Amino acid sequence: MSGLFPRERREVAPGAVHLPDWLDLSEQRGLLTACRAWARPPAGLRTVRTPGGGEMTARQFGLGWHWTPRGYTRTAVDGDGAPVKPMPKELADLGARAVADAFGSPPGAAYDIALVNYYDDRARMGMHQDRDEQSDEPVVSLSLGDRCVFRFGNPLTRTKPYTDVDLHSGDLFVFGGPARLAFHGVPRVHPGTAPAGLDLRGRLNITLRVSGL
Ligand SMILES: O=C(O)CCC(=O)C(=O)O
Ligand SMILES: [Fe+2]
Repeated sequence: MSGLFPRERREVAPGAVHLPDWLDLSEQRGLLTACRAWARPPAGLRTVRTPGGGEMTARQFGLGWHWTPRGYTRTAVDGDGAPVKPMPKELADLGARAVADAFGSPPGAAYDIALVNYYDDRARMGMHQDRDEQSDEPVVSLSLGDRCVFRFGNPLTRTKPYTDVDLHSGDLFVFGGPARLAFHGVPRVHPGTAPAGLDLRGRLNITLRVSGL
């Protein structure tokens, strides 16, 4: 599983930092168990329909706020209509700790959104910007389970230049400052590559954000 060399912290673009193995296995297991509970109804994991009539292949749920392609709401307007579950304090704290570790100083506001994406073997996420928040605090991204290719681009176009980063279970990726509105996506998940000690088929991604709402 481990390569010959440790994977090292890397600034992928100004304001975008990859911190490999940020969560140890027991933290990953704790988060996975919590995600399984949060993903249950009401306002649980659902398939997101896009305005063009398609469906996103990664399935999703929110905590704190519910996201749809039309913006944030407090209820699962495109799901069962139930109120979204509150933002757990442990995730708000994790967001603040991630920013402090990535940039050396804590964020200026509290993390109040968690969007959790579940990718099966065929799921992908196209290049997009995270721009429905009214705050420029960094986006914090945590990965659990299967490895993936995370494509991190630039704020101007959804095409090159971009950098493909291998995200493993436990990795942290934070993007803020000049990278806050960079296009990014997940072109590929590598099935069956989750750590043996984590009981997960597929990949979970947790992004923590400040709504400014
Ligand atoms: O799954 C990922 O690593 C990225 C998720 C993402 O970009 C998003 O939820 O906006
Ligand atoms: Fe995103």
